[in-house]
Amino acid sequence: MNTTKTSKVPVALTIAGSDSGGGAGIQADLRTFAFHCVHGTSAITCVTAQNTLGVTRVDAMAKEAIEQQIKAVCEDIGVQAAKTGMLLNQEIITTVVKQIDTHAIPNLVVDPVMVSRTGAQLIDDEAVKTLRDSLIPLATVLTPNRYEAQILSGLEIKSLDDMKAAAQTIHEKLKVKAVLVKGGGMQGSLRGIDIWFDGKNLETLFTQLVATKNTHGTGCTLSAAIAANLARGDSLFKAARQAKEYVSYALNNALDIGKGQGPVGHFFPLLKK
Ligand SMILES: Nc1ncnc2c1ncn2[C@@H]1O[C@H](COP(=O)(O)OP(=O)(O)OP(=O)(O)O)[C@@H](O)[C@H]1O
Ligand SMILES: Cc1ncc(COP(=O)(O)O)c(N)n1
Repeated sequence: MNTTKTSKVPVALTIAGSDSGGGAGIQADLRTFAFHCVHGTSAITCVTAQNTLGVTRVDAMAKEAIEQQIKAVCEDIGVQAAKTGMLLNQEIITTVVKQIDTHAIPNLVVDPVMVSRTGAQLIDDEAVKTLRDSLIPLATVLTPNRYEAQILSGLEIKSLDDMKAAAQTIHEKLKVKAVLVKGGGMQGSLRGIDIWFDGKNLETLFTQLVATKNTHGTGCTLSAAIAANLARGDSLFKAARQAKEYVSYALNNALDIGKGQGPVGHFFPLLKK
């Protein structure tokens, strides 16, 4: 019998929503995994009708469907890292927490999709509480944007020092291993700066500000890249630092499609202009 030897490729799982426009959600996550040579698997939590102008409809998946997707991947394939994205409500969050625990999913990156970069709350207060109290404590790395960091820390964030204080407060209060407070929602040049804290190292991750309107999927891409790097065996800070560089390249190669905010460009290494 001709048995071809399968390569031991790292595997990552995204537990997130589907973005019909392809710019964010599992679509962005799976592309990001692929360009990190990580086999991507997915558990869809909700389906959004979405494009570069916004979201026109969201349908939550049944909790049994989410459970079975995660079970199917973990029982047969196994994963070395995972990320969570849009978890619409308390029932979905509770379901995901149970599955993460049941399957002892390692290297969990939680992208708390609670508030958009412009400050619009995306999930209800009950879901925010469940996310904070049940899911976030399981995170290896938490990647809140400015507004999410304000809610989770209870601090106002206007400056770099505020970002540092919020990162340390979140780490202390929510017991996550590491937190990366993202600066995309800040003003001016702060938009390209993120603050990392892991209980020991307080680091400023800086990349040049990219002058583009096409930033859809930036947060998803960052958290997916961190998960991919962790699946490949990188240390926590190295995984975050490299993911930041990847997002910066992706922003510099963003796609000018649609009438609104286009997606970041994941495939730049292969397509020469
Ligand atoms: N114009 C920009 N130039 C450089 N880096 C940017 C820019 N905008 C965002 N970033 C970076 O992209 C990452 C995502 O940050 P952001 O605060 O936008 O998260 P988010 O709100 O979750 O994402 P999204 O904006 O996709 O909803 C961070 O590393 C941030 O520093
Ligand atoms: C299905 C889905 N998940 C997540 C986001 C947030 O995307 P971003 O990376 O732009 O914060 C989105 N717009 N749609």
